Amino acid sequence: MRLFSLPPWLRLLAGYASMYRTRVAVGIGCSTAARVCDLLPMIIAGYAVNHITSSPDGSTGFLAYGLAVFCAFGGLAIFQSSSDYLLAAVAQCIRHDIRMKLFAKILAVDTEFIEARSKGDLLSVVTNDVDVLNVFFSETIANLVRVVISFAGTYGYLFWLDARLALILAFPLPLAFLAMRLFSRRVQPQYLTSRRAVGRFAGTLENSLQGIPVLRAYCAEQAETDRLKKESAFYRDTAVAAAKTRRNFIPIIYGIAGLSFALLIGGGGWLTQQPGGPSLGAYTTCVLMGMRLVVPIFTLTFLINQLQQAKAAATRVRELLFVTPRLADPADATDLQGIPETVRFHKIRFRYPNHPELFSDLSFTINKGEFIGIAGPTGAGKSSLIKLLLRFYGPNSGQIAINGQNLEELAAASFRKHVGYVSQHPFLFHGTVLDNLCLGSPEATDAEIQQALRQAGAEEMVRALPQGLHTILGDQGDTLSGGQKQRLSLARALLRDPEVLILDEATSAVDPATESIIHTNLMGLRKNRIIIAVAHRLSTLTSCDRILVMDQGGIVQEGPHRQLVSQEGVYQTLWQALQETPC
Ligand SMILES: Nc1ncnc2c1ncn2[C@@H]1O[C@H](COP(=O)(O)OP(=O)(O)OP(=O)(O)O)[C@@H](O)[C@H]1O
Repeated sequence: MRLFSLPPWLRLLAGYASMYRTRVAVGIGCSTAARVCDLLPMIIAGYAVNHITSSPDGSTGFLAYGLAVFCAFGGLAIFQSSSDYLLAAVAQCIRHDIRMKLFAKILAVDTEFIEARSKGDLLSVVTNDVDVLNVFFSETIANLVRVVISFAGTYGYLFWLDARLALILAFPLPLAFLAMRLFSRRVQPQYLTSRRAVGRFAGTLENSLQGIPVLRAYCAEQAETDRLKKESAFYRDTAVAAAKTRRNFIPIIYGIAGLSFALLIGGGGWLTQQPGGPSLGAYTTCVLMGMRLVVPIFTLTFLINQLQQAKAAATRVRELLFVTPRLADPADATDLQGIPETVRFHKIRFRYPNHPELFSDLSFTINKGEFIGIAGPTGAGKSSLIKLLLRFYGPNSGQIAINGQNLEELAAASFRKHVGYVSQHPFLFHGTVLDNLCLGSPEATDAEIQQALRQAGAEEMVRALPQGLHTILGDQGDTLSGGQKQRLSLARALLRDPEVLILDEATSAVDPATESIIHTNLMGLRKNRIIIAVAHRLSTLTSCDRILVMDQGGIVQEGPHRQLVSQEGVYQTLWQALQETPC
């Protein structure tokens, strides 16, 4: 089979199956043998009937027919179980492979894609859609073999046995193929909509579960239930619509099967009685095989159903697998030379997709040994600047350079491995405190862990936890307070002993006394590294070497706190507002 002539979704699945080609081939071979064994008893029955009608009374040899039928069943048992096992095992392997590939892809795609797409929908592709593909490999392939062998075997044998009877049985078949074509065309968009609806429902559900405390606080349970109900109902309706299409199709197929069988019983019976007509044995075999065709015909409806569902699921899997990350490392990416010593933003223009321009001319330089504060009103772009530096997004023009090397031409990991980052919304994974701390530093020693905790003002806090470092944190660290989460995130960043430490509102939820201790610790760490701290609470930036003040798409002021606070401008306004804010 030429792979490139297959439709894209099937080409994707064939590609995965080809990695297990031996097992798939043996599985299909066993399934084929099982179907042959399944047909054999009917053929043997025909011979037995002919034996009865053509032999004198008291003829022997029937034991051989019985034995042959028994052996056929034995073969059926062995081949069927082997094929089921092999195809199920391959299906599990492929499910695993596709899941891992999808997860790797999700990790590689642009932040823009992840931020725009519902997490529940992504989850649905990796779980539900991949499960549908598992069914394709474990059941659909076996069903396909069942149908092909049953039809080809039955008609092949019957044509050889008596072409007239075979023709009678085959007469209505073109109608069945026409009906199947119509069914496929109608049901495919319904299945695709239905798969997308599952994704949307999963997205809404995930969002609702995360927001349960907010829903409770705002007594919005009913409103959220209604929202979820709408998504669930949409999914239900699309699935029911597909089931309706299938319901309309099944009677047509059974009708055609019934017509086929009726013609055989009536027409074939008449023909058998005519001089020169088929033998009674041939008629018996034909009737038995005709009856057995009902099962494959039913399987065929089932099969088309499964194929259409697999197509819809594979289409969604493909859509995700084939997303091209714009910010992926270029093919000729180079590694950062040495450790980061200078960070330079030069004439950066940047806008989020479909949003107005955020930075029209962002330029600054930071050198090793500096503790830089970033201040500015809400929405000025402080966190966006950090996202550009981490290459979560790319500038529309201008250049970000590390040690003079263009960030976009670097292998991202060669820079990121020098970075410790605490985001505005610190994220902790389900697992122990230790697991979370060692995320970027699996080799860290006990002494290093304790030191990082001390620097982040988290030593006492961790000691007070029920199992200390081995305490399990709930999803997203929900069993900790906001300030505790921030301190653990800071300790995680410090444990990497990074040359570039980026803190985005990293201590905003920590009490002022602890925050002051943390800052003193950080000031002591700035020698030989670059520290960038974004903060609204300007009091935390007063000891910074320099503060970059952002507004209106760029840096509007720059200097140490003392200088800025004495100058008229954005910083002074922010500082005065802070002084006037009642504690
Ligand atoms: N992923 C995104 N897609 C589109 N717009 C975004 C995205 N992230 C931020 N923005 C917009 O970019 C602007 C700057 O956001 P950013 O978070 O960088 O500001 P900030 O200065 O850090 O604000 P704050 O002080 O409130 O944290 C805002 O108008 C925000 O709505």
